[in-house]
Amino acid sequence: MTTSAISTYEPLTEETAIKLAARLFPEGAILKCQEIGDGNLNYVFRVSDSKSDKGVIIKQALPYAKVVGESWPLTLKRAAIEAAALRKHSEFAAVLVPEVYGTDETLAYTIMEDLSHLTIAREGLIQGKNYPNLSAHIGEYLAQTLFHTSDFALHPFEKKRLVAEFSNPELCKITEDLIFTDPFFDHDTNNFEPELRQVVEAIWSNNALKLEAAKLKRSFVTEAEALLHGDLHTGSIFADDNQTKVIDPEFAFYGPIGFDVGLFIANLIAQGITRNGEDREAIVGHVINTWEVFEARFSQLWHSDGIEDFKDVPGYLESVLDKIFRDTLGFAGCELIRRTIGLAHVKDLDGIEEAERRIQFKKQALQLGETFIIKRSELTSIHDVTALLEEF
Ligand SMILES: Nc1ncnc2c1ncn2[C@@H]1O[C@H](COP(=O)(O)OP(=O)(O)O)[C@@H](O)[C@H]1O
Ligand SMILES: CSC[C@H]1O[C@H](OP(=O)(O)O)[C@H](O)[C@@H]1O
Repeated sequence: MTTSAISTYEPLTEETAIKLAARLFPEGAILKCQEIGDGNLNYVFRVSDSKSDKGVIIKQALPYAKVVGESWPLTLKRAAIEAAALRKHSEFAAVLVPEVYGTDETLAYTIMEDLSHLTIAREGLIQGKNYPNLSAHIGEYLAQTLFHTSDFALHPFEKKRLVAEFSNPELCKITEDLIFTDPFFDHDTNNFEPELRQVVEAIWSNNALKLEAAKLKRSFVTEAEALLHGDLHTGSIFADDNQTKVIDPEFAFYGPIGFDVGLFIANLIAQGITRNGEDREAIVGHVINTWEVFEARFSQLWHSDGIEDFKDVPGYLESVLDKIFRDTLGFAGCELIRRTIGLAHVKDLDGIEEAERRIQFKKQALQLGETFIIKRSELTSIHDVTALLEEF
């Protein structure tokens, strides 16, 4: 549903955001508004009733990337892609995504459920929270959204219609550059401490690693397997001990299934590296459980909802899962490397104040990333993967 009659784009202000949201509140409510966006790209306004504190969120795209400014123009179409992806994914995992109340393509905004009672998972994890249901919920989200939007579940006409609807070239180009290309070359978008220069230069001159990164980039660019979230890191997830909600699918497009799984696992690992003992075990458990829940639910959906003629051919499901597993490791490796030396870092590592520990953790992230990429065909189970983390 389009919610506004304004015919040209303009950035919202706290006042105009209140006007847009007013119809969602009881008449006479006294509304207040705050811009709360802390991401790299967009405005996020929270409009709330001063008395009850009940709110709604209005997320608006800017015609450029907020983190860089007007010198980096960026399509407004990403707002419509994000709203459409939230709606499509909610068909299969409604309790795991925010409800969308309205969108406007011209003003490039989405009005959605306010999740302020939850915490961004990355922030909570950094504070030491473990979110016991996080991996079960994300494993379920991954299996439901990825299976149901794939050729295994959709008529080929509908699948190809969705591939066209979710064509997202500008946002994909950001990923192609920032995850798959720039960190493997001496590119000016990279950003790392001088203490890492030696290991970074070793990455730039490691042709075996670069060959594998090139293959992974090619998979990302060419394999339209399912409708991905496209940027599933722990900063795109709200959680508490019981609930989990996935936000921010503006990078959604048809790509390889392992990309979403790999990004989530890499961001768990970036947190796990910073922990010891039982605290680390909680993260190791989440990595294992994410894969196991994903694999079990995907397999169950294959049998119950699959439409593929070859689905009962012995070994086919296993070969599909094996390919997703190897892709997951490769994409997780690229994400670990880019979150350490590329343009967009993670607070889990950057926030470590003691320089020596921070550099040590970053070296571990780079080492794990390289190993995941290079050894992705040798690692046979998710336990082999977490054993590498436990070696540190
Ligand atoms: N539905 C929501 N409810 C409450 N807060 C939200 C919601 N969506 C986004 N936010 C807040 O805005 C921040 C940025 O949102 P996000 O969608 O990640 O923006 P960006 O695309 O710019 O990264 C989140 O970290 C969160 O604090
Ligand atoms: C200049 S975009 C960098 C980076 O930002 C996006 O993340 P988010 O929107 O969650 O802040 C995405 O990961 C991009 O790679």
